[in-house]
Amino acid sequence: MVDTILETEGLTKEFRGFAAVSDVRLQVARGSIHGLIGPNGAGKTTCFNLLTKFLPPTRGSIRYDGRDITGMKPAEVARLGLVRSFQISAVFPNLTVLENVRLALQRQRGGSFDFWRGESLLRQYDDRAMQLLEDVGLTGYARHAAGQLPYGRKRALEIATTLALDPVMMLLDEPTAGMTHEDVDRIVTLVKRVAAGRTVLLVEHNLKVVEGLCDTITVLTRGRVLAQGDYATVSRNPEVQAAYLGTDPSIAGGTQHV
Ligand SMILES: Nc1ncnc2c1ncn2[C@@H]1O[C@H](COP(=O)(O)OP(=O)(O)OP(=O)(O)O)[C@@H](O)[C@H]1O
Repeated sequence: MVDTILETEGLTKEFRGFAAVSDVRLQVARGSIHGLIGPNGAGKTTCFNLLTKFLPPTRGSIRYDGRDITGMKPAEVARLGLVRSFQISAVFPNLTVLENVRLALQRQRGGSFDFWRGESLLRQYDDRAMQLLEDVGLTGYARHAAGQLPYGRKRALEIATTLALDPVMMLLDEPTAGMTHEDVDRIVTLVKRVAAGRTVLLVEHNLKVVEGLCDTITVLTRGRVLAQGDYATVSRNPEVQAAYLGTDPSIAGGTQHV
């Protein structure tokens, strides 16, 4: 039997009567990498914001690890281990890469800016922060100002600050958006690595990215679930092909083959 860590029932979000997400039933297996994909305007971001509690649903429920979290606040679900990736805007550009991760670790322990804390405690944070930087391949950038990092490396830093919160389940919003091919490959490898022992749900626009990464893919179009399954199953589905090819002619040209 599949061990489901996150499950939604009838999840719906309406904006002035327009259903951006409609009656979505999502089941994410513990320990899996699950992709939520779909063409522009499919409802991916809205769904992501519902799952991370940044938006209240109009209807439906969300269960995480056996609890109904529908009415909970983002900080409450984060404490339960369901953590969304911080966007680059949450990175402090003038602090070093190491200081950014250390700050995330300090916050995780409940202290805000514990500058008055002992040296040894700070060193403890540094050791853990360096470990996290190694995990995301940023060791060589530890002393660089975060604002100076190339875009792809900033996304890796974003993942490091998310890992600092010790997530049981990570929610990543388009981790490869706007990246060069090289960066995309690096982030795909990184997500695979940090997914060990965790569950990951990621929103992604590009089917190619989820091909090698996701165990299960849910395809949304117009707010509804169109198909679900592994890449081979989903990519053969004629409705999925039509949805992708139908919305954006440029996709047929090459970058996002089904
Ligand atoms: N706050 C809002 N108010 C009104 N309509 C909204 C709001 N947020 C999203 N929508 C609408 O809901 C639909 C789904 O949007 P959403 O951003 O969730 O799609 P998406 O799949 O993430 O798209 P993209 O790949 O382009 O980011 C769109 O038609 C969008 O215009």
